Amino acid sequence: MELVIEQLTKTYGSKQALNGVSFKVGEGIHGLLGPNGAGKTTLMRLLATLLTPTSGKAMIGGVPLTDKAQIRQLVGYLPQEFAFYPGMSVLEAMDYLALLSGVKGHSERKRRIDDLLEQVNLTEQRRTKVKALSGGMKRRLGVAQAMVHEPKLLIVDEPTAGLDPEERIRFRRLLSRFSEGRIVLLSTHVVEDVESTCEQMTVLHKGSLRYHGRIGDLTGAAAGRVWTVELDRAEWERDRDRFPVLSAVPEGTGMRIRVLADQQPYPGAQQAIPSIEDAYLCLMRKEESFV
Ligand SMILES: Nc1ncnc2c1ncn2[C@@H]1O[C@H](COP(=O)(O)OP(=O)(O)OP(=O)(O)O)[C@@H](O)[C@H]1O
Repeated sequence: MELVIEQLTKTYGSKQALNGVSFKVGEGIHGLLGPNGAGKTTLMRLLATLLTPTSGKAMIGGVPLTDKAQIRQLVGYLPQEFAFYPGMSVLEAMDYLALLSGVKGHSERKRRIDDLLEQVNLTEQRRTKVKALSGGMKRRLGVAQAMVHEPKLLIVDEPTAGLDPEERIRFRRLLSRFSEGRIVLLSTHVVEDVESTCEQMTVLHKGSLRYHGRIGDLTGAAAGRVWTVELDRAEWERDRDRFPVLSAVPEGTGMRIRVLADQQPYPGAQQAIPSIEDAYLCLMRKEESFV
């Protein structure tokens, strides 16, 4: 199972939202990151056949995007804002959505829905009306509906938004289990989601591909550029804009800061092991390709 994207481009009028993006993804969970307006939603909507590319192509398991009927069987999509049928119960909504996704046979639908509701921890709420669910429960129902036709490519947009920490962990486990033999494309602003579930990631910036590869290679490329140092408050106030600041935490009477710099920025500053977040910020500051 492979997702192959070749020179995919999408323009809205004169706005180029995606600009000749090419990459390949194999089975497993793959992170999709990028600042606001990077083109992530456009890419996901293209793959879900909700938009048509201006040029370029993509294939999912060898099936081209132009074969919409077959692609819809292969793809499950959880958009950021998902409008359910508020007056239906959880069971009714799932059954209806499973039917729309082409899951035939009442007993087969029942088996899959019971299993999924158990996995997303909504069995107790199966008779609850969708409008009475909490935000986190709606997200969980959203992912259950995206999985119900057992898609080969599952696209999830900010799936952990609004989930509490325990739900987040549960959710990541669910995605990991589901990704066996499939591709999960996980778009998120939560770097921790990527860190704990993905081996590889793609970063978009202003419609172009900024990074595609292993997370370890990205953090490796930031090695030697992340420094920590303790400054007193006056120094910190004076120097705030001197180096790109990754974090600043009050410590005693001073500030412990983490900055990006090619050379030691202050006497006594120590090199730190870059986190994904550091590496991502480092990448965003580079104008050209990073690694
Ligand atoms: N229907 C549209 N018409 C015109 N411009 C659009 C349309 N949809 C998106 N855009 C523009 O295309 C660019 C990419 O938008 P997109 O929603 O794909 O980004 P994103 O990475 O998903 O951002 P976010 O993280 O904020 O959701 C942005 O500049 C956006 O303003």
